[in-house]
Amino acid sequence: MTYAIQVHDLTKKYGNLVAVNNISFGIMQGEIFGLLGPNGAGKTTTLSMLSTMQKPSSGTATVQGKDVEKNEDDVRKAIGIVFQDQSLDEELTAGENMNFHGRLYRIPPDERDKRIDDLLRLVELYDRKNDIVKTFSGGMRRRLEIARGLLHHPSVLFLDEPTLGLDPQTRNHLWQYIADLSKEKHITIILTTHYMEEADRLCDRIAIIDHGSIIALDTPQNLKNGIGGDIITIKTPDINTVSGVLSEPWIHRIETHNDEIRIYLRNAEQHISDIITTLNQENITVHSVSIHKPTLEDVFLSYTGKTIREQEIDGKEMMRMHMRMVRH
Ligand SMILES: Nc1ncnc2c1ncn2[C@@H]1O[C@H](COP(=O)(O)OP(=O)(O)OP(=O)(O)O)[C@@H](O)[C@H]1O
Repeated sequence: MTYAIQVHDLTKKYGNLVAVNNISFGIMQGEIFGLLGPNGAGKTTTLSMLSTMQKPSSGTATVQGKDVEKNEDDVRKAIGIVFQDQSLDEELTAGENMNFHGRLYRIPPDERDKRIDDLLRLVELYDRKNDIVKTFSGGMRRRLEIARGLLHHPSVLFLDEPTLGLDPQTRNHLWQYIADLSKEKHITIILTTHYMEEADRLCDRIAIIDHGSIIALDTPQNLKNGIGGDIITIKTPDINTVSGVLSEPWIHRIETHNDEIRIYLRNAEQHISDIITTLNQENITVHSVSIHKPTLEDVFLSYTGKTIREQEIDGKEMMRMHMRMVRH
């Protein structure tokens, strides 16, 4: 297996703000690799450095063996980019948007026309080739951007929040395209997302990123296995007493989060009645109990003590405070 991307101690600072903090990882050829984290975690900044759009403050990165600072042109030829900001020309047709991009990359006209038709078929937009983009839905635009990003036959595709703002059905549809693409074209895909389900469904491996640092990196399954089994969540007013009375060896660990107790254990279904019995014997009031298999949200919570949503709200509050300080 060879690496498509290698990153060593990569850091990006904006003034005093460390947006990306000393991250290192490798992505294998053909992998779908996800950077998962809340808004403001540093995902877009990482992609921007890997795609040569921003210079790292320190550290190194290579794409297909080419250094992102020393061999910018080679890196740019090797990659396709679909970033968050929509960059299609609304007044042009789908075909014209593709054609314009093909000319930028100096793809000869015959070859260009063939590739455009093939890619529009791939993303099921061939019958809309001559329609102007203004008439397209959000999902169609995103598919067109992906097709355009593939026109110069990149070996690595960068997708920044590919399904942001799309409805769940369109999002699901797009996941299928991305998965098929990776299989059919054998390209390496690096995507950012803050949708847990997206990362789980699509990615071979995931780096969970928070406050600019990678806090966990593995396959979705290993990440979920690593947190200690199933999760029993109990709502109780006696939150501080519960961990003292539950000491059975099959309990992996107990955490509290907001007004809930979270018990991590294997085979939760077998043990839930024992737990309830113990709590009843100790006169602990139980308002509700639920069991679930671990998700990536649980992985994030277990590493950071917060859900992704809570982390985002905190980030926004910090930004508001920062703006207030700047204004005064
Ligand atoms: N050009 C810039 N100048 C100053 N600060 C920046 C700049 N770009 C990003 N940041 C800050 O760097 C941090 C990381 O931002 P980044 O956009 O990489 O996060 P993200 O995980 O991609 O989140 P989002 O999905 O919201 O873009 C944030 O605190 C952001 O405000």
